Amino acid sequence: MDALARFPGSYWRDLFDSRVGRTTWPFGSGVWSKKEFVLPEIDPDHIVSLFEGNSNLFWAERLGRDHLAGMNDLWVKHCGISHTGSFKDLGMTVLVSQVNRLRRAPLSRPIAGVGCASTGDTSAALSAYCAAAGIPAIVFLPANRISLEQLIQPIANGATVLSLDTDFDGCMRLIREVTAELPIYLANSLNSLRLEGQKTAAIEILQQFDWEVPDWVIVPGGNLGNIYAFYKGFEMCRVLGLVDRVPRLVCAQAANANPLYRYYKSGWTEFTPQVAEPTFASAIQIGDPVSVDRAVVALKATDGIVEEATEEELMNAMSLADRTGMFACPHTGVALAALFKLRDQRIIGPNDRTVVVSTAHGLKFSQSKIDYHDSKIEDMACKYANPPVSVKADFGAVMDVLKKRLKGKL
Ligand SMILES: Cc1ncc(COP(=O)(O)O)c(C=O)c1O
Ligand SMILES: N[C@@H](CCOP(=O)(O)O)C(=O)O
Repeated sequence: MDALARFPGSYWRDLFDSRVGRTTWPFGSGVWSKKEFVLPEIDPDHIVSLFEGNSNLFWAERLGRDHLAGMNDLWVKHCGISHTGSFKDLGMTVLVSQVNRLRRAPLSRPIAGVGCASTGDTSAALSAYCAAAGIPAIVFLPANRISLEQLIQPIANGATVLSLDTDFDGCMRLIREVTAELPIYLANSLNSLRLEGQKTAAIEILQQFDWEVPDWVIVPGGNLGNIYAFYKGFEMCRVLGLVDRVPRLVCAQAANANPLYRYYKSGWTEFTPQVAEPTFASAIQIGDPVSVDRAVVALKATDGIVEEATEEELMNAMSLADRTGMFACPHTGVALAALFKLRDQRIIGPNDRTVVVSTAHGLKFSQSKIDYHDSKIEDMACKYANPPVSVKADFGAVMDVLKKRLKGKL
């Protein structure tokens, strides 16, 4: 930070702005365009990048105006529209680049491979970046708890995939034991290299707003590295003079996997790990998050809030967002449901500039949407279900359906 502070904030803003949209290696990546803030000393030849980052900041105009009592400054940061379909690419490019550097001459460290425990997205990102670099990847997955789309990603990328009869927290315990014994480098967000990459999403948001600071940023939380990464990105920009304040952060959890929410509600007096229950937001079914202490730092420093969402709330929020042109994942649904609650309580005002972080691509979680639109979910009204209509291939039958649907509009 001392070395970076030798230059004024305006220098960094201009430098980062000058790199947007370029293909000059490695600055075309949203992460490596901030190389000096991320991993300054790495040689560009050692970087393993798939030109991650630079994700769309989407003005959710209709969702805000029509469904959130006239909110006029609501944005969704689409971190899931990325190479492997989640924000994990942002951190994985940094971690795998550093491993690549360590394995190559002159350092030539005997790292046999890189391993992680995963609820599906970390494993997909790790496998893709390792495959691009020719480094073995080993992933520990909780059997039958991740989506098919997520499962096929490391399989296709040639990783060693262990499907374990336990939950994510069990996989996490095992990978920590294994990496303590074998020369396998741990790729979960315990490793701060991951967070260095993930924090660039926060810097990118500031940049996309021409270095104006939003009032609120809402992030779905599981293992809790990402909420801290956002704080770190914003805080670094404040300390180095790129901006003059940081936004208030909201961490949103599924009610079925809410250890941070409970901790927050206890006034930060008692943290109790839990056995997380199944949730449609399966990538955040985590009961013993490794970065809980970091999350508390982030939330306390930003006057932050923790909210939770039931299964019905998160699925309805996701489906309503889809009705306004998105194709959100259930984790984004958790963040959106938190926004609905904070807006109802008037904690977030109609003119507050608010960013909801969308963490994965909806196509990774299509089964949850199929179940919802089939109204197949027990104890859920699925109020925005929109099932296809089966019609005989006959002009009259088709006309009857359309007239009924468009009644009063024809
Ligand atoms: C899609 C998705 N959203 C949100 C999260 C939560 O991020 P974190 O574990 O950093 O809290 C994860 C992973 O846990 C994820 O895969
Ligand atoms: N959602 C994550 C859980 C592990 O989180 P990490 O950030 O610590 O790797 C996943 O996709 O595996």
